[in-house]
Order: sequence, then structure tokens, then C-alpha cells
Amino acid sequence: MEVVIVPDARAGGELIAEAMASLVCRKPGALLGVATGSTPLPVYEALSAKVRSGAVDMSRARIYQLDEYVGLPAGHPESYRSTVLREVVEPLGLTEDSFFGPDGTAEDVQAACEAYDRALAEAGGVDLQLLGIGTDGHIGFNEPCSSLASRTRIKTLTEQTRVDNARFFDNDIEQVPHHVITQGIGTILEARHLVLLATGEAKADAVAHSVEGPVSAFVPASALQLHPHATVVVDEAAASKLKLAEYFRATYAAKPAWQGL
Ligand SMILES: N[C@@H]1[C@@H](O)[C@H](O)[C@@H](COP(=O)(O)O)O[C@@H]1O
Repeated sequence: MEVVIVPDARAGGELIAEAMASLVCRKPGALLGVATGSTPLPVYEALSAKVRSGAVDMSRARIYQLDEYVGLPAGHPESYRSTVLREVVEPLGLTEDSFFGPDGTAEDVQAACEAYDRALAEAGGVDLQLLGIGTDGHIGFNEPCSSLASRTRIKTLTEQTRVDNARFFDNDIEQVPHHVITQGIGTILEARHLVLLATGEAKADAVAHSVEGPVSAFVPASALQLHPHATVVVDEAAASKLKLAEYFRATYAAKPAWQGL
């Protein structure tokens, strides 16, 4: 696992956007797995700036969703489908044809989960999966004690995650769905490159437990330790509880720039 400590969220966004752009230059039809939440926004802003300036042509890239609320009506502004369309797909100049996600409105939700898991594999697998992290260490919506081998499935949100996400629902926790679909931890681990971005002090404990703690279903992001190509990008605040921060800084400083993430 590589840990990169950046000065701020903007620098993290720029670094990851650069990695995504260089992937798409090498492999124009790359599958990019995207996350929602506030943290990845600087990545999408930096990447769409590259598209607008002509530095990268994303027209053949495909965008895959990580998770989704169950039961929000199609077109609900806070469904993750609407969110990714608004924050990623449209700013990158892509259309819905190149955007795929699990169907949170399906009558048979379990079948929709299995269909999405299959679709990911049939499309060749995700090349780069961007992840955020919950304050409890969740990735996607894999809450603590999710199986490290789990596949795309229905999960029930913890009270903490519903409280954290109420800000997207007029600060009204009653509006936050209880159930979600999420790529499982086993599914996420199949992506060829995992890039987790965490910014702000509220994520410092979750980052320290994930990077330096034992691999444990209780801290779902600790599963990144099992992946051969996992990159954790953190700002100074999110890195503040890492015991090996100096080592991570020195290692990254000594890395040749051409290597990328
Ligand atoms: N399902 C999403 C996660 O993918 C995201 O990482 C997390 C943190 O969001 P934020 O970056 O806004 O803190 O929120 C939600 O739970």
C-alpha cells in the first residue's frame, strides 16, 4: 500500500485526476469506478478541467457506480445515479450510455445486485476504483463487519452513516434511506487499482485504523491492505494520526515523478 500525504484536498484531487487521465491516455476505454460524497469532488473538478482544456479525451471511458440508495424514486436528486450524472458524467462530457450502476429502484433488489456484479466482470473489471471513507471506516456502503469477501448486495446503514449523510437530505435523517446497494468488499478488491482519498480531521481515526491497524471486517477500508495496488491519498489533517507519516512522506518524496500513482 502506498500512502501519499498531500497539503490539501485540492492537491489530492489534482494528483488523482492526473492518475485517471494518464490511465485513459494509455487505455482509452478504461473503466473508472467512482465514489460519491464530498471528498472526491476535487478529483472530478480537476479531471473535467483536463477534459475542457483538451489535455485528455475521455470520450471512450466508462464510468461505474460504487453504491446506491434503495427505494429513492428514479431521478431523485440525491440518488447516487443522479449525483454521479451531475458531478462526474456530465462535467466529463460523457452521456448516460457510458455510465453504469446498480438499480436501486428494482422490484427484485437482490437480482439487481447480482446483475451488477456480473456486468462489472463481463465489462472486463474496473481499472481504477476511487474510494472515499466513512468516519467508521466504511468503503462504498460496506458498513463495519461487512464480509471481506462480500459481493454486491443489499446493506442496512448504521445510524452514524445516516446522520453523516443527512446533510444531503435537508438535514433530515428521516429522509435518509435505511437500505442501500453496494459493491461488496470482494468486488471492490477486484479492481486493478484502488485509490482512496480522505481529507479532514474527521477521517483521521478511520485512516489510521485502515492503514496501520489490523485487517478487520470491523474496519472495512483495512481490506485495502490485501490489494496489490492500493493508494491512499490523505491531506495533512486526515494523516494526523498516522504513526508512520514521516516514513510515508520520505518514501513518496524519493519516488520518481514518472512512476505516477
Ligand atoms: N457511500 C458513500 C461513500 O462512498 C463515501 O466514501 C462516504 C464518505 O463521504 P464524504 O466523502 O462526504 O465524507 O459517504 C457515503 O457513505
